[in-house]
Amino acid sequence: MDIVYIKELEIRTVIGIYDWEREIKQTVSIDLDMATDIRPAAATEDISKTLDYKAVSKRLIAFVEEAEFLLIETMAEQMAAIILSEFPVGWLRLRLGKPGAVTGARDVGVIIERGQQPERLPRL
Ligand SMILES: Nc1nc2c(c(=O)[nH]1)N=C([C@H](O)[C@@H](O)CO)CN2
Repeated sequence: MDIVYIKELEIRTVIGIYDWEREIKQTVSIDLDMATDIRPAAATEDISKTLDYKAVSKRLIAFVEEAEFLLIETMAEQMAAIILSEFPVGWLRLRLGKPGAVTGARDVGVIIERGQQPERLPRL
């Protein structure tokens, strides 16, 4: 299985359950591991034959900047659904953090895995 990844993508958005959180924008931080086959692109150096991490990042930025979720769970689930339905990704692991949300903790958040992980074939 090959992975295309995005690390510590930071986006400002309205997120949170408390009244004061509905009035401001906070930063969420995203790590994403996406299973895809990189071999066709490696053989041809053709960006159209792989998963374009810039295109994924731009799509997530556009979605999250406009969103106003209460829970990070909902945001994570919807981001995963977008990636799996709009990009050539069969499986993903998504970490969605809300740094600074808890005093004393550098970061808090959720990690989800969605989709079908490709089978690892035994080496002969
Ligand atoms: N599992 C979660 N716990 C909490 C969330 C959340 O989205 N998922 N949100 C909050 C508050 O919005 C908090 O971030 C404010 O500091 C609390 N717990």
